[in-house]
Amino acid sequence: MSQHAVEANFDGLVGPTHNYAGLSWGNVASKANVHAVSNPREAALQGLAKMKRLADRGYAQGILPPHERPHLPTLRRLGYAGTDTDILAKVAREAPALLAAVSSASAMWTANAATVSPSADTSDGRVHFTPANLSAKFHRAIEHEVTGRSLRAIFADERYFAHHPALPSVAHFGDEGAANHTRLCAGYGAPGVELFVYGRVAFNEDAPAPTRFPARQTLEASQAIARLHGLADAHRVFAQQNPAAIDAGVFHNDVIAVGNGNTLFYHELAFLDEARTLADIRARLTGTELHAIRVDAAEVPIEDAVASYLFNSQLLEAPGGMLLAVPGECREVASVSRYLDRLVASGGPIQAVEVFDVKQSMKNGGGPACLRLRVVLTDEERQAVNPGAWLTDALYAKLTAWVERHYRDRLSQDDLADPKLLDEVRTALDELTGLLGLGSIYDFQR
Ligand SMILES: NCCC[C@H](NC(=O)CCC(=O)O)C(=O)O
Repeated sequence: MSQHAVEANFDGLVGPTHNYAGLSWGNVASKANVHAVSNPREAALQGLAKMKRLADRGYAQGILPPHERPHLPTLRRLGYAGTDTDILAKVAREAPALLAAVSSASAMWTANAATVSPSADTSDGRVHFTPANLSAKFHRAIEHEVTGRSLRAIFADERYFAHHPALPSVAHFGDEGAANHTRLCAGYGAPGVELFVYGRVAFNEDAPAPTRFPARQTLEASQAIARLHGLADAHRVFAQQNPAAIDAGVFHNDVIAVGNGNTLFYHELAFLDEARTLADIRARLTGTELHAIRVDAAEVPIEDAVASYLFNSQLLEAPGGMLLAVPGECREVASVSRYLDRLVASGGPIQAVEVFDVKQSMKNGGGPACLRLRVVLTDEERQAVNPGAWLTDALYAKLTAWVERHYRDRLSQDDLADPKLLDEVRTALDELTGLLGLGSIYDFQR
């Protein structure tokens, strides 16, 4: 028996400290734009415009809030003491890299917020959430606690929603959430196959692994999530990401593959064992046939896939076929632009391509797909979601005005030490939790 369900997208609202600090070794864009001056206001408005366009098309669109940054509680835990102003001045002087890390607006990339398993797949029939520990990068490893609070505030009803704490925050259980997790199914309410893609095997030093850049996700982490979420073998597949792709800058699987419904769109270098990955999915997928759309390196070289973020698109179910929501950069890379024209003309499941401008986020290595967390919800579960988190026309208007009121239009690394910035952030976020009906989720509110 399958119930009617939809795929909702919960986008991260870009925070007021969005900046380019070059924090992510292995993420080409983050390193390329180190110390560029950012525009947090534009970043947030670009994100909101994407959400609005999709909401207007009838997609269920939700919001996850930004985090409090700079995060003074982390600095205090690391031994800095005194007033907030004293601490900011001292860290800026002694350890500017640490100040940048605790100031990142990286919680905006909600594909890394958590792994979510829909109720049709789990043993207890509830939707399961596990915030990602993001242990590979210090600036991201401090996200999961507040992410967990936000998720609990939005998906509060325990009859429908189950929340787990993040996995142990060590390299062995490095977990990057939904960016390495794809669900394939005949229909959203039907049982699906959850594809977990990992970069290395922590407890086997002989297993293949990248040599240049870090593999952020381990097999052991993916297996733990599948256990916690109560996914039987029929609902899960584990596949290793091609180490060569990671070494080419593909730090998450969602930089080289995207799937939805019965369609998997991926680059030939995505998986270490492509044939086995597809066979494992096909053996479990029921009620439909898998459409595997493979992009060859001869058509789109992996460097072009990374530069354009072709695969970091949102693949969305649309009337009469699927829609690929791509970042603007896809039209700036010739091989990719030509490929997209051929794709739409091919008569396959992807019928339309639409361009979204998320350049501020792209310069840190986050495309349309990074900016959203997918949550499949039955009609009943959807009713149980905290209504404040849905992007309505009224909320869109309030949030754009809120951004325009509180956000700066330029932020350099030096600005991060400005005590006024911290005040601005807290004032804005305090107002935001009211707008979204979230209660007190931030440390400064507790
Ligand atoms: N899913 C997209 C994540 C992008 C993110 N970038 C960053 O954190 C860069 C931040 C900076 O360099 O300022 C990351 O690499 O995890």
